Amino acid sequence: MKIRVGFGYDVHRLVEGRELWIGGIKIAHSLGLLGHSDADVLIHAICDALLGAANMRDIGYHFPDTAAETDGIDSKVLLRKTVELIATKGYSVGNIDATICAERPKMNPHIPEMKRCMAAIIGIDEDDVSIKATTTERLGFTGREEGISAYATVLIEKA
Ligand SMILES: Nc1ccn([C@@H]2O[C@H](COP(=O)(O)O)[C@@H](O)[C@H]2O)c(=O)n1
Ligand SMILES: C[C@@]1(CO)OP(=O)(O)OP(=O)(O)OC[C@H]1O
Repeated sequence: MKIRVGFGYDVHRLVEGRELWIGGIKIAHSLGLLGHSDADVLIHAICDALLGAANMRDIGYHFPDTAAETDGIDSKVLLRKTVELIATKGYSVGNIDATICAERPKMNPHIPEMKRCMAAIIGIDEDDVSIKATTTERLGFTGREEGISAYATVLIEKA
């Protein structure tokens, strides 16, 4: 069995007039994340971690933010395609551990649904998807609620 680790990081700006999508689910909030896609910052960090683990560049390389096909795209589609991409090199996902950095809103009530959603798309057990959240104690751009960031680490494996 060959195993590899990967790390991903993403940031999106918080603005008025956009929906807030994180971990594949829509969260009620006064602000939403700005992006070419639905700007699901957690999914983007997970995609980058998966691609990094397989040494297959990054999300923007495969899904450019200039492409008409990805304009407004549901990031769950990008995650599914990313899992297919790493499968072309024989890899499947072992486990994921991720952290969302957001001053508001509270992520904890939504984490069980995010975990279900991520596990279903990737095709792994919910127990193999860990999602956590932290504020940055009002410090920095996340603390000022200018944006939300996410970090993800993954393990991928092949026989
Ligand atoms: N957007 C967030 C941020 C944090 N949480 C939860 O609150 C706990 C305390 O946060 P601190 O930043 O003060 O450490 C944190 O451990 C999370 O459980 C959250 O749900 N949503
Ligand atoms: C997801 C993509 C593609 O729609 O666009 P964004 O939603 O802007 O996200 P980002 O994390 O900046 O980069 C990856 C992209 O190319």
